[in-house]
Amino acid sequence: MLDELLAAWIGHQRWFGGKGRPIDTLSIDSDVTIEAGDPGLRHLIVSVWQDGSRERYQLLLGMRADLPDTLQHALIGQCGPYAFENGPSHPWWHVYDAAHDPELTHWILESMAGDTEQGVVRFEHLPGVGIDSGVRSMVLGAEQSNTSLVYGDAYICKLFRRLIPGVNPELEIVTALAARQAPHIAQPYGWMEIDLDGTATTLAILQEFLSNSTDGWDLALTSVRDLYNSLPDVTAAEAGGDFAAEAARLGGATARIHRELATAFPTGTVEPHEVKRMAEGLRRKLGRAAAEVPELREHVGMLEAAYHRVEELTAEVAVQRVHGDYHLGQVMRTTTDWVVLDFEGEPGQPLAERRAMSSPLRDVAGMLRSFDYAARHLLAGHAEADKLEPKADQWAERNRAAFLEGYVEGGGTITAADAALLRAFELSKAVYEVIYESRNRPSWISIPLAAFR
Ligand SMILES: Nc1ncnc2c1ncn2[C@@H]1O[C@H](COP(=O)(O)OP(=O)(O)O)[C@@H](O)[C@H]1O
Ligand SMILES: O=P(O)(O)O[C@H]1O[C@H](CO)[C@@H](O[C@H]2O[C@H](CO)[C@@H](O)[C@H](O)[C@H]2O)[C@H](O)[C@H]1O
Repeated sequence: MLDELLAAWIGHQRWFGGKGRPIDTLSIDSDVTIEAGDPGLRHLIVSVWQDGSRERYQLLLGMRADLPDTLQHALIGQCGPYAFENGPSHPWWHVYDAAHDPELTHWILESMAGDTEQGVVRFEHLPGVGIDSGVRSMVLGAEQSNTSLVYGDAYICKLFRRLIPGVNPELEIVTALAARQAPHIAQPYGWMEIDLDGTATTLAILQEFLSNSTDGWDLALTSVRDLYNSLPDVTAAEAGGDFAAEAARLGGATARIHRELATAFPTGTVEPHEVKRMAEGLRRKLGRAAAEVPELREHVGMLEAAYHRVEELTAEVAVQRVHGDYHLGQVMRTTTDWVVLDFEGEPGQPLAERRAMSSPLRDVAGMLRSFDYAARHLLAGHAEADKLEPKADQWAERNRAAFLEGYVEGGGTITAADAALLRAFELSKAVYEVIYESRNRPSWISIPLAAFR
């Protein structure tokens, strides 16, 4: 049975949110044939039930009577008999993850180019944009919470795997910023959507692929490695691969993005008496996190104290749409400048929270944490970790300061009164990261935990 095959496979996928917990049942909510052939392409929405709660996922299934060696790694299993309506029928089919089959993924481009409706799935493109469906795709290696298909060096199509009813904030934000011709974004071209619970829900976004570019995480690590490999008395400023000028430029780009978001979407202020509620929100998250991850418990007192300082603030806090999950892996250095990706907010948070106005300092805090991550992640398991730790601290300090300077020079606002808020946001981000790492990369958990020291 297809549902049983999928239930056995889905739990092992990188993008599956419920890893480590048994799946009670998997049911197929919709099953649309996009291409009736051999190979054939089906689009499925499935509901996965775990501990009484339900999550929905999007799957693209390829169907072939014979599976070539090049697609064996994508095999889900064999099922049959199955007959496509007006298409081939075989007693046995190989069912596999069609994201890996360029003979099938071109249907996504073709359907977007034609603004086609396939059953309940709608494909759209932005007015005035031409889509060339002749380019072959491959799955991007860095598959994380979603699956990205790169078509030649022209497009990247991000398939959202876990679905939350509503327009994805990434699509909402990049289309609004592109309409303003804002810099520092990847141009959007098209999208896929479906109605879930009566709400139009984004399934995928097609964007410009930034070829000849590197993400900020890789660039930062090159710089950190360079410093680690330098002579003991060489400082972060003196090392050949110094990153500070790039960190400052990134700060400037961040300020510009915040300005564009404040112009394209509503803005507001949180009055001092309401700031208490912000602190309560941080506390609630801490409570949930400490219940899940025991290593956090010894830091709760210090964290509570930092959140309490936010409650004592007497100035109002400016709020607007923000990125929401800002880190070095979300920014790409092209040949000309930094481009910001993935305005989706923190995966796992409710959509309303991800779309809510917040202080732009949350993004600043996210990137500051990322400099800490880059400085420390090579230390885990390193034979000379103790000797290198001062260098890691120095690298983080230098690049955090450069980023903040660039942000302020670029027009971003950080006042002395913001210090308590920025610190609370940074600590709260580290709490989120402790959970993220304990669920996804347990060997990395020491990185965010180090922030509390
Ligand atoms: N428009 C793009 N051009 C080039 N590479 C991209 C683009 N969008 C994403 N990437 C690459 O994909 C990686 C993951 O993208 P991201 O949008 O952050 O997905 P996820 O939400 O799954 O982490 C990025 O770090 C980057 O390397
Ligand atoms: O990129 P995503 O939207 O999937 O974000 C999630 O995964 C990120 C890891 O890939 C995680 O980021 C954390 O690790 C990064 C290094 O890999 C580091 O640069 C970030 O500062 C750190 O938060 C992110 O938190 C999570 O939401």
